[in-house]
Amino acid sequence: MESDRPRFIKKEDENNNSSDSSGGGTGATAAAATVGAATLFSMNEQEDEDVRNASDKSIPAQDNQFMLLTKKLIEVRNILMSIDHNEALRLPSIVVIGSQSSGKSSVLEAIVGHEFLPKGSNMVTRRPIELTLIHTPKSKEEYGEFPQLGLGKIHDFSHIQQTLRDLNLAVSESECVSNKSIELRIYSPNVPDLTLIDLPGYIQVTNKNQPETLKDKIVELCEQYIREPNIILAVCAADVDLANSEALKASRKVDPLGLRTIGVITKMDLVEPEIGSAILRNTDYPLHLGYIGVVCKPPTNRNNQKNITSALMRHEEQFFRSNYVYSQRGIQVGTGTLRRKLMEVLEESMAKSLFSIVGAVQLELEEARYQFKVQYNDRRITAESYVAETIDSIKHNFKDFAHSFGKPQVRHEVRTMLEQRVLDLCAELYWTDSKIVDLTKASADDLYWQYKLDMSSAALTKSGIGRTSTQLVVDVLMANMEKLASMEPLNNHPDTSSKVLNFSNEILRNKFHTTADQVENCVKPYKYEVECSEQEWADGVKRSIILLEKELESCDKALRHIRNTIGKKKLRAAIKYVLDAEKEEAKRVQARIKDIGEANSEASTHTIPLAALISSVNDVTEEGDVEHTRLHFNPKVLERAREAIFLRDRSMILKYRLAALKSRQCKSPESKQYCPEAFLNMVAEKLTYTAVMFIQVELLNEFFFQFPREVDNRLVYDLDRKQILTFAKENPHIRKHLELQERKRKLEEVMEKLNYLVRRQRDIEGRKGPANL
Ligand SMILES: Nc1nc2c(ncn2[C@@H]2O[C@H](COP(=O)(O)OP(=O)(O)OP(=O)(O)O)[C@@H](O)[C@H]2O)c(=O)[nH]1
Repeated sequence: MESDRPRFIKKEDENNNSSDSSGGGTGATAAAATVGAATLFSMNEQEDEDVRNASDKSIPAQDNQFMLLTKKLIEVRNILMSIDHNEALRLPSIVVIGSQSSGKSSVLEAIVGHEFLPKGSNMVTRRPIELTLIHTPKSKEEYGEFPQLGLGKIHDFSHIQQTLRDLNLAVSESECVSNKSIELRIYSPNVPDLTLIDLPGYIQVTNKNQPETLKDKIVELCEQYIREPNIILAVCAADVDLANSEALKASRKVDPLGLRTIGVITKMDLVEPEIGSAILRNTDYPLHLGYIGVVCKPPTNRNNQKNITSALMRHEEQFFRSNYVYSQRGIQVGTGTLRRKLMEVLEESMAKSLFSIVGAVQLELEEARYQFKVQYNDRRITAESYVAETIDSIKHNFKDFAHSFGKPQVRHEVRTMLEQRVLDLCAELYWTDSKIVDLTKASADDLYWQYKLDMSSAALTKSGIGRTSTQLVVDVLMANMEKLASMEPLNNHPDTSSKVLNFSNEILRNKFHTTADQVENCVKPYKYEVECSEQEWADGVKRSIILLEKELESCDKALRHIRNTIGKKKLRAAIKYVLDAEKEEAKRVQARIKDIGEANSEASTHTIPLAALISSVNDVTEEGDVEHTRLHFNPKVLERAREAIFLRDRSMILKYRLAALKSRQCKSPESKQYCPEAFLNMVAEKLTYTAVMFIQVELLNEFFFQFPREVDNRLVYDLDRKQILTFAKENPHIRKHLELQERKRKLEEVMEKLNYLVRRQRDIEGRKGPANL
């Protein structure tokens, strides 16, 4: 194997060893990794596959020795990123900074082996991209994931590129940069475990569409990220004077000795070897971690789906091999060297951060445990159990309602509606009839009253009882469902609440027509004849007396209210005024009709149309009214006075009718035409009985049966885990509970991983100790 490796790689190994000593690398273990990693990056298409297979074995074998810390801490970092955390919980990342077009994207893509970053002149990197590379030695799959978006695995890197472009361009051109980062994870057997942050490139001048402040905004954003413990990857193009490098200027401010800055010189192919090698000698602007020269121009004849590393590295290798100066001691070149360097530096940095992160996580965990105890008494819940409880509670509330809304309640609703109809019919056909006082004295075969009774009975039976009574019950049911939907637990779930209302409505709508038709068919005989037993009649009389007494009571109450608001004296005067005005009015109308009649007969050739006649009469009336009103009373008082007159009259007639209903005349059904109120009441009772019977069977029972089944079918049946969680989190109390519980669980998981790493690190140091002695 050793002899098969190209000369260039051998030289790199040497270079690497030398840089290890100067850069403070991890010695023998780093050298072991160097062999694995360097081999990995020196390949043609066939070798690519071979080496990948080899790496499958070699990299896990190194896990116990090298890079395990980075790998495990990257896992920790990913968990911490998924919970709200403070600065103290930050683990080191490699932050890539550099001027626009310095070659940042090309370097990152060379490390990943795929083109996946958005390109273009239109400043396409507007948000930090937090890139986590996860080495997966046991798998051949290469894919990306955007954990914030939940899009799942994306195997097509051009799709990743497009998604990144869309996310970046979502930041408007006027805003230009945003500090809201995009998280991207790439899983591949060909990438090392690294965390990298790509930032917008520094700019020299803003164009006309960009805000004046853009330059400062980018500087500020980069400053946020290049703080400790992060490692700075300062990217500079070889063909631009280092003195002008914005990246080096920025890094020097926060890391003057270059202890955590790696200089990456791109585009080495664009400068003469002497110039290039001079930059890499690290003398003019020295960095403790030194400079690495790379050529990352992506090959033109690549296939998008294939890993570009091998082609890129072959090209790069040829270039550096062709110039002997790049083989000199102390000069670091090549993407492979860069990858190794990043792995080593990150591992070291992770090791340095380990103990501080343990302390920070411990504090955070203690706080989460304390809060969980205090707020929830350590009670654990799951989204699933919450959904189950909620559904039970909806069904339970519904059952309570179903128990409280049975036949008696439906009967009450329908009867109240029909009794109101009876009252309206009596008022319309009897109580406003001036002959009503003669009713008790009329002969039994008086056609006038017989006809009235038939008419009112027909009006009651033919008024679409099926539809109205069914609709009435549907309305009452829906009103109750709305109440149910607005109370606990549905008040926390607006979508589910409207779903419940929708399917309740749907069940009732589906049953509406059959119920209404059944009721209508069954009340049909009453449209022609209503038979009545002595008992039914007696009940009808009793109920009508109660009904009229209630009506009388509400009339008296309304009258009392008017009297109290206006004052007894004033009301009496206003009533007198209204009655006098009405009398006057009647007289004036009579006189005017007479005048017009006379004028009409005189001018027989000229006919006045009836409409004109009425309008001229009205004109007189209105003028007169207005005049009087203005003189004496406020129109509102007059209005109340008219109401009081109506109530007084109605009250009188009700008393009169009550006396009739209580008299001997109304004792038997034979004298029904003398007691229309009792007769209509008896008919209403028969209609109620029939309607309720069918409404209960066809509508109510069906609704009570179907509703709980629909709750299962429509609310729970095909909920996936994500929907269950979303549902549970709609309830703010449950969301808080679940979030704290999740936070505690994740911190415990992190703590467990960290404890293992601490033990391991102590072991390593313990083993090193005696040897060092
Ligand atoms: N010749 C040569 N060209 C390179 C090299 N690396 C990058 N380029 C080219 O330089 C240009 C800019 O490279 P990018 O990688 O997009 O630079 P960037 O810093 O990410 O640019 P912005 O995202 O716009 O800030 C592209 O046309 C690359 O093809 C290299 O090593 N040699």
